[in-house]
Amino acid sequence: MLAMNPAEQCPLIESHASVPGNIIADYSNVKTIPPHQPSPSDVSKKADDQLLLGRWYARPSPVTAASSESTGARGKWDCSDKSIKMDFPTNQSIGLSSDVTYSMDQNNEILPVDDPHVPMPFISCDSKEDLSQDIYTESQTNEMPLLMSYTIFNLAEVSVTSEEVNSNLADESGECSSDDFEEIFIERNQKKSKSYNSTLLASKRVCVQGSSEGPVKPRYAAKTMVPLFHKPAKRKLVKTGYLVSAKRVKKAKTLEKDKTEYLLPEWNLASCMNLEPSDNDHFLYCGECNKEFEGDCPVHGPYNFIQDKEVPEGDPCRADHTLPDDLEIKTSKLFGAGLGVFSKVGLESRIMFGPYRGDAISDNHKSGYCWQIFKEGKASHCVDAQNKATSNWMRYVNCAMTEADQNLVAFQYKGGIYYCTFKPVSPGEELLVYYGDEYARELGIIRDKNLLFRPKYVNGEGSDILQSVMEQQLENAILKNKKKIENTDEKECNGVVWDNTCTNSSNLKTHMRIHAGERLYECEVCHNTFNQSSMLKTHMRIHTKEPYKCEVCGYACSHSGNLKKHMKIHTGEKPYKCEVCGYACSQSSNFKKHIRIHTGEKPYKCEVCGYEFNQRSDLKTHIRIHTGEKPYKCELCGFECNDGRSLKRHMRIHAGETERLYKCGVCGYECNQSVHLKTHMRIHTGEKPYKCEVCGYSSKYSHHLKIHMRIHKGERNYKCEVCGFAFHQSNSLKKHMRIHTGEKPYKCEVCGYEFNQSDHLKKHMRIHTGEKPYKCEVCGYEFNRRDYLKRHMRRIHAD
Ligand SMILES: C[S@@+](CC[C@H](N)C(=O)[O-])C[C@H]1O[C@@H](n2cnc3c(N)ncnc32)[C@H](O)[C@@H]1O
Repeated sequence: MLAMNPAEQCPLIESHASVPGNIIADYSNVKTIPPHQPSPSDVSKKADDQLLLGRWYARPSPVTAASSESTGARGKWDCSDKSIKMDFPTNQSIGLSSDVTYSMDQNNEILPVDDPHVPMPFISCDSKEDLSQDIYTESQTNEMPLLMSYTIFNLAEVSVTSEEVNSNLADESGECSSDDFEEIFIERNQKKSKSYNSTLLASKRVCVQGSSEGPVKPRYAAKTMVPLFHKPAKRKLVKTGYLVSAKRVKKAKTLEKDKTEYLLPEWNLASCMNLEPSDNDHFLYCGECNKEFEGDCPVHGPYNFIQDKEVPEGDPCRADHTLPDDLEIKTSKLFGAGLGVFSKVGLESRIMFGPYRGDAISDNHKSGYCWQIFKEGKASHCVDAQNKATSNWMRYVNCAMTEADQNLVAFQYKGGIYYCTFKPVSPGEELLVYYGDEYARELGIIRDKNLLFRPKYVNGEGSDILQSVMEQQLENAILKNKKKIENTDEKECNGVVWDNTCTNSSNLKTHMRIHAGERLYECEVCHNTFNQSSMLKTHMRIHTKEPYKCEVCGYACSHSGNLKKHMKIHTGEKPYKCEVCGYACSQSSNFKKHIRIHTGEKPYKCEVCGYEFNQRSDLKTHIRIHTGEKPYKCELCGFECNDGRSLKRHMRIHAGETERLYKCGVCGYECNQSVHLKTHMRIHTGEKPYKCEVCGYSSKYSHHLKIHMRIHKGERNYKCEVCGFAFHQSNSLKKHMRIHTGEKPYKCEVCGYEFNQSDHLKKHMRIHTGEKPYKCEVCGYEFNRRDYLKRHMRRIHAD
């Protein structure tokens, strides 16, 4: 699966071949992972490691190779009917004699592997057929704009890119309708092709609309006690004690040459990552409350959504290149897990990533990268991120050893899988999500009694460490066998793997349970088992939900870090200070958002009209302009709007005149917000603070300038479906449509003349009022229309 087939290699990699294998190279802000090009000794070491892995961690689980490459990845196996043997010495780097191998029986006893009476775990080398033919690739994944509705479902044609979190997002209208736009409106046909872009894209989108109703169950990974994908095969117990499948031998041989960037163990080919099926995934799951909400969590507020990096279409290394800046992909700390994702910086709780991208497939092909998607409580399809060209960086996130160890919680939202931090993540920490019991069992994380133990972490990547890890485990296991742990006064277990120093025999006893794979502490709620009571205790927080309570206001949460953060509200502590404007706040996430005001950074872009925002919530509200969604309704007068703030402001109207606190001293205009009065005053002062640096156009309003800038960018995202004419703004399109519909809603009350635009009526009224606001500064002649003045200037005064 992770074999690096030359065709798949990223072009960037070759030009930076000097960058060492696993190190993230910075290619102008794009993190990429150069291919691992193992040296012969490297390969040998890895193979040695792999052999040991096979010996000590192979499990009686359905181990099938995902693809021929993957078999090749482990490709130094020479499987034969007689034995599994390596192409290179196994005893050099590892320090174990290759002919003295050990296994553990179901009671964790160490016995020589070649003892025919020992029930051995097996390594199956069976290659699955070419998976790629089963996988339906949607090449447009990257193009798919937001707001897609999954209608569907010919799974074969659907790429799961439901960015519906985004698409349900929120604000800032960017609309205007003033005279300022006369000129804008006139401009046409320029860069027309560009302006059609988004429209064309939109029509290409696959609609994936979640439509189910009702709350969903908590999104913990599902507990399935029985591995579903055990695949019995014709197996033989070979000389060394391994069970192998004869029919795999051929494929393994043919693929020997394939190089792989990482040697993932055979358990790579596991079940789907699997959540608790949900009836309705329109609710947003809050990992801190362990509850779901329609919209943002009322206690913890919105998620901080980190978008994938944009990647040009057709990038074969799309998955790597979508990695956000603060994360990196490198060798996992988890034993044998290959690559993983690490945070370079401290991450707060409530950071949301997603959706998990990949190809929609109708069935789990056991690629090791599949998430099961549910629809109305039933398994619907899988998102398979095996293909790096169609997936995103989330494919690299490994499985936490226990549910309690995860720092990301996975949940399904509107047809997509999202990962969210639900507790702070330290710089350098690996991001881990729990894949579900079924998968965890296949990975050997949840151990059945007859499985061998496996270490939790390896403090490094080299095989030297691996060697000592292995030796250490071997020693420990022998120790367990030979000595009675109750009586032992052994104090230390080297710490390479377990980092555990035992100071008394009871600690050692507890510690030894880890090696023995005993999991004595069972959670009564979810039946997850742990080998230490402290781990169970930590785990229980997931179920007890909110053990940390604020004594001042009663706020409760499940992580001490969040309570600490919360307490700053009461203490007034605002450690984050902006050096530019003096703004101070108590949370770094808010500070980060604030700083964007000064840096001009606008990471949230509307894929429909290109409008950019510095806050996710603003994009969320904005998107509703395109969808027409107005979820906020005034119960008194029926007024509807697309964001909560507007409704709140609107409600002040009903609260009575007293609410209209701000009054214009010039014209008596009243409003309920000082900022509106300030803006209004520009009508009287003529102040136009927003200036276009390209053409000098200036405006009283910032959003007018924003819309104006579309002229320079050539953005005409609003297209008339009747005549193809495209506009910079939706209002212009709305007005234009009246040409086709014949609608003329503006009527002159003096002469009955009707107009399709209010501006036209306004101009017309000057005929009746005699108003002539446009005066020639040369001869004093007055006009009731600006274009008449312009014409006059051209004809009479032009020199
Ligand atoms: C979604 S991929 C994760 C990325 C993968 N590590 C890689 O290098 O591409 C899932 C695969 O990673 C490996 N993996 C993930 N979590 C693991 C763990 N806790 N222990 C061992 N292997 C793990 C398994 O091979 C699994 O099939």
